[in-house]
Amino acid sequence: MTELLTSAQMRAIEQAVIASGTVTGLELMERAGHGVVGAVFQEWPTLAATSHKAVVLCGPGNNGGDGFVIARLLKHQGWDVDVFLYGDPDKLPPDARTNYERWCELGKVEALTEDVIDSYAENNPETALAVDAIFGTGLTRPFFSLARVQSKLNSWQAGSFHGNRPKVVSVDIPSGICADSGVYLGRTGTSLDQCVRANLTVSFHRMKLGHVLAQGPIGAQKTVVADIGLENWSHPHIPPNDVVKLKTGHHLGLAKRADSHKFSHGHALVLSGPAGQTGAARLAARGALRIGAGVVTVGSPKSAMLENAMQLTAIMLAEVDGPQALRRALRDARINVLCLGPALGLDARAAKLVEVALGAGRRTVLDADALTLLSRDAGIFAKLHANCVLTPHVGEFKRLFPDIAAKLDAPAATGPAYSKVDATRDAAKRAGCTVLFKGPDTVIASPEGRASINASLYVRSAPWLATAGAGDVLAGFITGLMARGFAPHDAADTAAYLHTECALSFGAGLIAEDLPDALPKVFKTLGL
Ligand SMILES: NC(=O)C1=CN([C@@H]2O[C@H](COP(=O)(O)OP(=O)(O)OC[C@H]3O[C@@H](n4cnc5c(N)ncnc54)[C@H](O)[C@@H]3O)[C@@H](O)[C@H]2O)[C@@H](O)CC1
Ligand SMILES: Nc1ncnc2c1ncn2[C@@H]1O[C@H](COP(=O)(O)OP(=O)(O)O)[C@@H](O)[C@H]1O
Ligand SMILES: [K+]
Repeated sequence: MTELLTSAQMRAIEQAVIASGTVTGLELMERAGHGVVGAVFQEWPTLAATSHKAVVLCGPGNNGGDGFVIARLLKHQGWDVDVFLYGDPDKLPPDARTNYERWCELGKVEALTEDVIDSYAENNPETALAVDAIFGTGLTRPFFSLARVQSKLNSWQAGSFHGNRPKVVSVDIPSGICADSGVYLGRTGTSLDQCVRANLTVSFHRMKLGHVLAQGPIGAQKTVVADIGLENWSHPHIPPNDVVKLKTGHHLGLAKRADSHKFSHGHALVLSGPAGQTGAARLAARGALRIGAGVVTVGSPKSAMLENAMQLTAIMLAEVDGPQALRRALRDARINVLCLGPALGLDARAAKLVEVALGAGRRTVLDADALTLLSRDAGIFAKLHANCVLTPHVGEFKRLFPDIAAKLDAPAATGPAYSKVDATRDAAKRAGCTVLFKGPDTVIASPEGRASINASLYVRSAPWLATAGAGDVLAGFITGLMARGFAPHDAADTAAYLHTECALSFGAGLIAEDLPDALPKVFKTLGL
């Protein structure tokens, strides 16, 4: 796990460290500038080998201040550097102003206006590096006056000016992206093309939420984090649940004890749909078994018993034709987890099964059709309890929480914009259980506010997961981990992490059936 910070949290940490007298704001800015230059040279060693030409675009706050440091450091290395500033130098905050003045001893500063890039790109085809230091974590509203600068910078990078393609590095976050939500703060109806699209983004101390949510990763392309010496920070003023965690492969707690037996790892019951709709439940069941549940049973309607029997071996099969049969099955106290939804159906029988399952109070994963049933019946929704996990994709989320989804979809006029983390937290609070909101930026939240993200982004980009049945397997992974004793939130975020790892391990050509069977290799790489 690593932390993802909001702008306010980052500011609070910075201010606490400055107030402690350990370091000054000016020193932090200097380290930030060094961090960016170091990251650029590491990314493009040819730029480190000899001096080149750079243009640095500075904004009116401390992000611009970082830009002046970068300009100075490059100049000291023999680079030819041009600097533009958006705004009035007299209004720069103190540290940025100091670095502006330091730069002024080395070179001039021109005004950054809408049309600068056109003429600059025409006249300076040898430019190797463009530094976007216009706005960072302080962006609070859409900026219209520079919209053309951003889109022109993107065209330049794409080779529209005589084929010259400077590398674009964004300082902290691409200008235009809200650091708390990843939402592009643009004019209503404007496209993401107008946010700066960097080749490399260099953030400081920790990634911000905006680097992994919404459009943030599209603008950032690749994000690295520069250490600016805040490592031993303490933040007693930030409640732990307020800090969003990014799931990583460390300490997943997946090892099994040598002295355990199959029932030490739980018994999961996955309910199947009727004949002709049974594959999804089997995918979930296989996921649950592979991830380590001791016993997995598919509960099948009478009509589908033969169909299921023909395709199940290690997974057991029991007839669960309706609510009465489910009540009977649940007399077996060893069944510690239920999974309902994958192709369950939307009829009265399915609705009754969901109701009975929730009434049992056991750990329960609700996916697919079960989510649609919950959205149709407030009475069933009210039966959700803290041992449940809901796993909606965006369409299911809209059906379940239409007002929250509308708030998330509304064009953002001010920052910090309402984020997918805010939306998932609100949904979890309303449902009274853990919610896993799917996507490349999968957010997991629980009613008390705890939130984590599994990012299938950057080097973990896994677009082959967008395949039918992948969600059923994820539901099975969560089910299996809960059978093993993982608490709902831990099961959901660990499952989401492993789901992406399986997709990455298998690679292109992935279909849902491949996901459970990729687990052994993933476990091996995790040292199990
Ligand atoms: N917090 C930290 O620990 C550190 C921050 N540093 C840098 O400081 C940055 C944050 O600095 P600031 O808080 O000054 O914020 P920014 O530099 O991101 O921008 C804030 C300025 O832009 C103005 N502004 C915001 N939206 C605007 C709009 N739509 N149109 C016109 N003006 C707009 C604000 O009024 C303010 O003057 C970080 O992104 C990072 O680059 C670094 O120097 C290192 C340490
Ligand atoms: N572009 C993408 N990159 C990474 N993961 C994705 C992408 N698209 C979908 N996924 C993941 O794939 C799974 C698809 O689930 P879902 O939409 O429920 O599919 P199904 O219902 O067909 O099983 C989810 O875990 C989701 O987060
Ligand atoms: K920036």
